[in-house]
Amino acid sequence: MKQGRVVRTYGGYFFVYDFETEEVYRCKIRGRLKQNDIEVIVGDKVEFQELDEGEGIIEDRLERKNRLFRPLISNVDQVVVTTAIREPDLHFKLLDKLLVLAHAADLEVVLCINKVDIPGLKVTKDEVGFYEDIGYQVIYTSATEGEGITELKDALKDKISVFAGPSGAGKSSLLNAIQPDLELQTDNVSDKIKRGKHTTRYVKLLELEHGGWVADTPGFSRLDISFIKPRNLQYFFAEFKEHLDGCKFNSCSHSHEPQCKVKTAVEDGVINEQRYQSYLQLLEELKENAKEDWRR
Ligand SMILES: Nc1nc2c(ncn2[C@@H]2O[C@H](COP(=O)(O)OP(=O)(O)OP(=O)(O)O)[C@@H](O)[C@H]2O)c(=O)[nH]1
Ligand SMILES: [Zn+2]
Repeated sequence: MKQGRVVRTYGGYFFVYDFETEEVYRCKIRGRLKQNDIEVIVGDKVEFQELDEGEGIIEDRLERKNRLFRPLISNVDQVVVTTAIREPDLHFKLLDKLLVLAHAADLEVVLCINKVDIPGLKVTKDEVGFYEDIGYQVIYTSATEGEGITELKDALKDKISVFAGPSGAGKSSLLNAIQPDLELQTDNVSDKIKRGKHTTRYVKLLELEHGGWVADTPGFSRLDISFIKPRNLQYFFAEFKEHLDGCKFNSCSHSHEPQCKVKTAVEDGVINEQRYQSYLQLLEELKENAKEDWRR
């Protein structure tokens, strides 16, 4: 039996990339899978049989590592959280929220700070350097000037990546800088015509010529964190981890409680004040949500 990965779905067909031959087969799916509620989506590894030339049938879905909802895709390795340093101005609260979403989905993160070329503006890497101190890989890029593109390519190599970040940050431009024919490779004309008629747009995995795949649809577009329990938020701020044990109260939320190790670390400058403020703000947001749920 052949093994491959679903790279796009269209009109009831699953397009499966054969790991061995590196060819894409247009596949149907066994009714048995549907009957057993075994969902097959883009990103899934599957077992399939070749029928005719270029056609096949999916017999089984292999084990999944994870599943995102927006876009609907599985087995994603990492999120490239992309934000411009200027135009639009770097919005730290939004950035921290994206990082929380990435961690909640158990994904690795690459932080891409784009538009470092913008003239007349002092680009201070110091402004964002503390993310490197936390342990994030930070790549400084200019999609227009080509800066950092090799480093970004290396970070994408042999992985399945999703880009995420505010509108206008340069996600499409970066993909274009990495590989100019990326969209064209898999877009075909009939797709485009159909797309005009239907509003739903399905995610596709685009193949990188140096190895790896990237989703053509950005992740976390809704920025909805309401599914996170307030008490779990602390675990999605990576640099808090080593300070979570010693608080006076076991249930410490690291906001108003006395003798809190997280707050001490902030006072000592070990945890960045701005990151801590992001935490407090997101915590409030989650608590408000919880209250509203209660009232409903
Ligand atoms: N100066 C400069 N401009 C850039 C750079 N990258 C992108 N831009 C410009 O920023 C604008 C937005 O870029 P896009 O690539 O469309 O941004 P996006 O993140 O895909 O935006 P959405 O599709 O709305 O999510 C475009 O006018 C780009 O030409 C860069 O590195 N430097
Ligand atoms: Zn505490």
